[in-house]
Amino acid sequence: MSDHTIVPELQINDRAHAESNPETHGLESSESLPKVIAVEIKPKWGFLPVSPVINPAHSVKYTTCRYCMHQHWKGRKHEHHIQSSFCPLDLYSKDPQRVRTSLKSLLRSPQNNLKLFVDGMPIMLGQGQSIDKSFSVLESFFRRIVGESEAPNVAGVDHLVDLLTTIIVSDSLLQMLKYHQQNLDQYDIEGIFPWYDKLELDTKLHDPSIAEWNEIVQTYLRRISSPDAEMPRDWAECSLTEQLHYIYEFVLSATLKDCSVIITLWPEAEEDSYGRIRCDPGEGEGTIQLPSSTRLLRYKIRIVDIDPKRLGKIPSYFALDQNIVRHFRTLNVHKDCSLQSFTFP
Ligand SMILES: O=P(O)(O)O[C@@H]1[C@@H](OP(=O)(O)O)[C@H](OP(=O)(O)O)[C@H](O)[C@H](OP(=O)(O)O)[C@H]1OP(=O)(O)O
Ligand SMILES: Nc1ncnc2c1ncn2[C@@H]1O[C@H](COP(=O)(O)OP(=O)(O)OP(=O)(O)O)[C@@H](O)[C@H]1O
Repeated sequence: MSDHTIVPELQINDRAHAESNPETHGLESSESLPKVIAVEIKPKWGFLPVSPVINPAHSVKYTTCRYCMHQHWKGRKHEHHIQSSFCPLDLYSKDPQRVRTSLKSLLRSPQNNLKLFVDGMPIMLGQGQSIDKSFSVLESFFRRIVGESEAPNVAGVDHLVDLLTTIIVSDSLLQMLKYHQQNLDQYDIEGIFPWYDKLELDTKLHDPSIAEWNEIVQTYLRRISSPDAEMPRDWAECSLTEQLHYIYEFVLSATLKDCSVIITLWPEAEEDSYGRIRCDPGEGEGTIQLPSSTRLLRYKIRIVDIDPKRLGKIPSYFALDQNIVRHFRTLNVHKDCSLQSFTFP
């Protein structure tokens, strides 16, 4: 798999161009400024469950999302945990204001949900601090794009938030991720665990091969393309074969709830200097304009870390789920994640 935090063609072409134009693109000038910014986001669960199997005592799961409740459980487990105000439902909302709010929350408390790479190198981000307006590496990146004369009049971090918001709202990747996370998890762990618990030990211990996963995915795709796909089969009426299939679907959903998305940004090149990468954008790629500038950037958005989860994790998923929700109930906190989170100035 290629490294999505860099743009190999850009590195090669840019170097070749710099060497042939030392007076304007020499190592002492633009070559030293960052060329490629990549932001990796682990967006986690993008939906609220609708499963009727959920214990009525846990009905808070219908309004407060897993991530927001989990933050409180992490706070209880880890003394130094700094609670994040990031809500994945804002990120997945397609509403620019909510997406922007979620990105600012991520930048404030990146935890393991946001990583920044500059020319393929990870940048250390502080936790729980206000967004650093003089985030110099971002300033340098945007200076490279607009040049000194058109130096950005807002902080680099604001440019980044604006660009990421536009990309996330217009691209379908996060919507697809949320759609499949939710459709693969129709019954919630509260419905899946009792089925899993009754399986023969051999079945519990058997993790499907890639070919078997492929079959499971095909069955799932047939299911969601059928006319009655909207209505999940009544939990109590599922046959053993169906139960096993839904357990596998749940495990696939777990992978999608834990994967990451990398958004890579680099300057749109002049025809003569970067001709090789000046092609029609494919799916998950495009060109985007920097606000208040005529300069264009290229971007790509890719999914990473989609290795299958083990079936044997289901009991720990159930235990964690119960801990999270029980702890959250004791706090008497009310948060409706279908609504906009607190907005930062
Ligand atoms: O259960 P979660 O939501 O806490 O997710 C785990 C992640 O914790 P997070 O809450 O994102 O900090 C956890 O992330 P960290 O290792 O804590 O960075 C792992 O990604 C874990 O997957 P695996 O066991 O490495 O395959 C993840 O486990 P899975 O649930 O995806 O199996
Ligand atoms: N194609 C890629 N391009 C750039 N970085 C990547 C790519 N794939 C993975 N990474 C980086 O490696 C990290 C770990 O991804 P990987 O798929 O190796 O997960 P893993 O080995 O299961 O580790 P983890 O326990 O974090 O899930 C990602 O969070 C990302 O930072």
